[in-house]
Amino acid sequence: MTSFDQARAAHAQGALARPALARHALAKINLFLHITGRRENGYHELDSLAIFAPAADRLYVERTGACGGHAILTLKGPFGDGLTAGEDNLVLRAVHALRATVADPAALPDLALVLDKRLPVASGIGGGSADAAAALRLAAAAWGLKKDGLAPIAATLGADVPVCLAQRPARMQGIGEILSPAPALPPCAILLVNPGVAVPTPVVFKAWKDSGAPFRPPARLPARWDDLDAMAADLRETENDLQPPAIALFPVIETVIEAIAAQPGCRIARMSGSGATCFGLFGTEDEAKAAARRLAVREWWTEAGALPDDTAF
Ligand SMILES: C[C@](O)(CO)[C@H](O)COP(=O)(O)OP(=O)(O)OC[C@H]1O[C@@H](n2ccc(N)nc2=O)[C@H](O)[C@@H]1O
Ligand SMILES: Nc1ncnc2c1ncn2[C@@H]1O[C@H](COP(=O)(O)OP(=O)(O)OP(=O)(O)O)[C@@H](O)[C@H]1O
Repeated sequence: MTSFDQARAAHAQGALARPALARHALAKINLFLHITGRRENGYHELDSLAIFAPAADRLYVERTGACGGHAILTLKGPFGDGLTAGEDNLVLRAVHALRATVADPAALPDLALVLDKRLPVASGIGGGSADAAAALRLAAAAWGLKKDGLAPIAATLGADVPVCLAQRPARMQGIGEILSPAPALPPCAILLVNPGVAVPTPVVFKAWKDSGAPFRPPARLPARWDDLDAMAADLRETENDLQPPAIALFPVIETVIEAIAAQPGCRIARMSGSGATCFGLFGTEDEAKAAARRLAVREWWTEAGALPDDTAF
């Protein structure tokens, strides 16, 4: 038997995954984040505009195996060392949560998954949440399950997982689970910079609470922005409420924001989520990429590119 025949036989037995069994987990960026209230369970109510940047982890099925509906995970990529591939990894938690909704899980094929971890961990761009959402989409495809059952599972995995499941620009409210369409975005490019400090989300929310800052009203947004200057002007009327407490804990974040803001063509620079990743918005991909090259010399993690337009989702 030739190796081609062996591969074909293995495919026929389901022992090799089709190459299409892969999903991208895009970085989530909070263009603003207002804390509007607090629930009895300690979670904060938010008003935020989330978009997805052209930087992503990649999750794929390396092979399928005997039936049982179990999954194993292997990590690779520049940030794979910062995580463990055990049961606490959000990828496996998501697959288990999906399996638990299936009437006959023993009939599902086992999945050997690989996570190519390219987004920094605990960095305010929802990498773990995006991985969990990608795992739900990927396992549903591998197991032939409908996608419409995934949203309720996503909400049990973390506040950012619902928006990452949709993976398109969205207004986030409630604790993150109430999603509505974002204003239509103008063509523009984004630069992401992370100075290499891991920032735990609960610590920043707690620091915000301890600071005694008041709740803020929701933002007023138009239905669309025709150009980046209009969008940047409106965003300047908003804040990331988690930015001051994050800077108080990790002053390097302010240095990053100042460095991004000083780049030619930058219209607005701000922190995303609970930090430490900061973003800058630019008119062109060339400007954003030139800024990324200049800032990478500090050994900061940088990514830049055009924002995916609506047709990309
Ligand atoms: C800061 C954001 O990234 C903005 O998109 C999210 O609100 C955080 O999303 P996430 O990391 O998926 O959050 P979770 O894993 O659900 O929660 C982590 C911790 O953050 C705090 N948390 C999170 C979300 C929220 N609306 N209020 C909170 O107070 C809680 O202390 C919680 O224990
Ligand atoms: N696949 C995963 N990728 C990243 N983090 C994971 C993963 N699985 C579990 N975690 C844990 O989740 C925590 C949050 O990591 P993540 O990278 O999602 O943070 P974040 O970017 O700050 O998220 P957010 O913006 O949603 O607050 C970390 O403590 C990490 O150990």
